[in-house]
Amino acid sequence: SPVSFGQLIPRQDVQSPINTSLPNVTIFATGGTIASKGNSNTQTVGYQVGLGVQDLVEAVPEILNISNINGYQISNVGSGSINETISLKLAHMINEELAKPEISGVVVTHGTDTLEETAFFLEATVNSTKPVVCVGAMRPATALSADGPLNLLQSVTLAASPAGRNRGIMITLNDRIGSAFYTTKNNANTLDTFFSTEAGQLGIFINQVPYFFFAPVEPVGRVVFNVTHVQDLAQVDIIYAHQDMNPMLFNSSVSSGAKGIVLAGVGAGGMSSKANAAAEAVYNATGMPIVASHRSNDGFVPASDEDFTIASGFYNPQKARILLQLALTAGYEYNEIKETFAASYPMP
Ligand SMILES: NC(=O)C[C@H](N)C(=O)O
Repeated sequence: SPVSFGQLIPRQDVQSPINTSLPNVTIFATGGTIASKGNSNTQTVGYQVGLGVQDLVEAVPEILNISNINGYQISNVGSGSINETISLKLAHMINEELAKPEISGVVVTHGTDTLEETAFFLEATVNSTKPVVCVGAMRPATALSADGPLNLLQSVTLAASPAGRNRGIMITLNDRIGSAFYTTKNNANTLDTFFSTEAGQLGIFINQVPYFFFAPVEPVGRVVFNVTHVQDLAQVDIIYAHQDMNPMLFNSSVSSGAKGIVLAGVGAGGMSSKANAAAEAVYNATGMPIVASHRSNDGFVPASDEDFTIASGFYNPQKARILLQLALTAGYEYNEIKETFAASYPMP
């Protein structure tokens, strides 16, 4: 049964007697489909979150042949309900955990809907060369051919593996190893929903062994913020562009406390001329950063000298929002924010 949130589940409780010849991996569980139960083995929508970290580990006893496991239950929610309190707690606890010499790596179990946001948040706040692997599932634990158990086994394998070092935060699902910087959920329902943008996958699991296509690499422009003493983040809203969009959304966002705005723009960061005029008026009145990203699944928004917006470059709206929150919280000035975004696409 789930323990209270943030509580350590000691090794003996997850039936993992310490085997000193094995590496040590810590699992931080947050909820999601990987921790969900349906009413029957054919139910793959409308199921409920309800399994704790202990249940997840007990479902895959083979994990304990690979690694000693400690577990922390951080939350137990669908990932649409993950918030900055949870992601800051994860960042704080993961930094502390990875600083312990005996820990090889960590796994975060998470719903897939917003997994890329938490993974990117960790990419920008965890300072360690050790592997951090974020994993989810598309079918609940009770379903026929549930994908969670093998995904979990692979994620622990990777977190325990020296091959997983110096690769930033990784996302594993459906045999693939992706970089948190570039991986995005692409389909609301299918097992192969996570794939990386043009930047490509990092590697693949073959017979549960992680194989990397590249030597350790860092995404260009990666910034790591120190959030040790941060308890809350600056409010940044995302405004979704579409035909006939409401230009007043920019003003509403400001009056509800936003310190920055990300536009999920049409094409490469666009919006209607009326919305553009309203956004520019907000920028002129407040000086707040408005970052133009794209509503298309993949793409790039180039910088323009004439524009009042900051180009998101390769960051999609949800990742641009996290980067902007962190930059604002760290007290970055407008130009530093602009440079932080531009650092991901250095001009030749
Ligand atoms: N596949 C999933 O994990 C979806 C689930 N709704 C979530 O918590 O994000």
